[in-house]
Amino acid sequence: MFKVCPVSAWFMFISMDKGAFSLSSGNAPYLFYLEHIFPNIPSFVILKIKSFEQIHYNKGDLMESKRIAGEKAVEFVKDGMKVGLGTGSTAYWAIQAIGRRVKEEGLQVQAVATSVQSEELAKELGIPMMPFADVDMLDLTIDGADEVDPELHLIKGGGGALLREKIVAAASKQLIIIVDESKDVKQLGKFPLPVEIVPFAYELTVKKLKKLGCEPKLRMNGDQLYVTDNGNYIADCHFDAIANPVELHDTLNGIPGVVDNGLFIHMANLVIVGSADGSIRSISK
Ligand SMILES: O=C[C@H](O)[C@H](O)[C@H](O)COP(=O)(O)O
Repeated sequence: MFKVCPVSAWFMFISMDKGAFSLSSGNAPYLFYLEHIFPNIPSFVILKIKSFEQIHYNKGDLMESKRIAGEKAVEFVKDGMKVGLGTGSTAYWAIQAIGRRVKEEGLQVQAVATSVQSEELAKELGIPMMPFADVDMLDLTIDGADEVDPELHLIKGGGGALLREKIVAAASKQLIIIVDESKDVKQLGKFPLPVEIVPFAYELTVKKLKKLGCEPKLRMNGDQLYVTDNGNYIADCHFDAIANPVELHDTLNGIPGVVDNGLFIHMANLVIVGSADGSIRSISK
């Protein structure tokens, strides 16, 4: 269906059925992934392409929307805070902005990260990191999402980090979600719901997922199964429309073999939506 053809480390074209999508030096978050999780590029890029296909946005506008949302959220970070760092191309901008404030303003924070990639980025930027053993409660976590509904329920896990993200979000007094406007939806489910499953008897677990009325697809990394930072697999479950996210969340987590799923229910306190025209909208409950 598509081919990934790296032309150089700084320039890349992906040919697809519906045309071409380019990754260039203007797309710093994607380059971050290129450099840091090279073996995982195909599955990550596939999900990104799907989201671009869904919404037909200009990629430059989309990246700008992510940047302004990420930078706005960082205004909530204050001296002395313990901060959770999210994962993905939107969280990238928030981490960059925190790093800048640490360097330029001497902002005093201690951070934990929701993925190996985000931790590496934070360390590169000089953000002080703390061990999880020292965490009781974080003041604030800033993270992206794949979909946000009017109740502020979320789908997360497009980048494979849903389990660590949920653990960190659940240990945070405040969860700020940063998205571009394409993620703001009336109903969850167009984005395939990522479900993290243990490798043992995964075929059986996938059959049980299918019985819930979805089309589960095991996430791939090239010709290998994609493996999360926690050593598990991900089944991307195509529901198309999720009528009752609260019930589905509990049903999924009741299946033996399911570690957790990408539905974040009643977790987000504030959603910051960046738009291509440069405007920012905040939604809170
Ligand atoms: O596992 C990844 C996370 O849940 C991301 O926060 C989510 O996929 C959104 O990613 P992005 O900001 O790159 O669209």
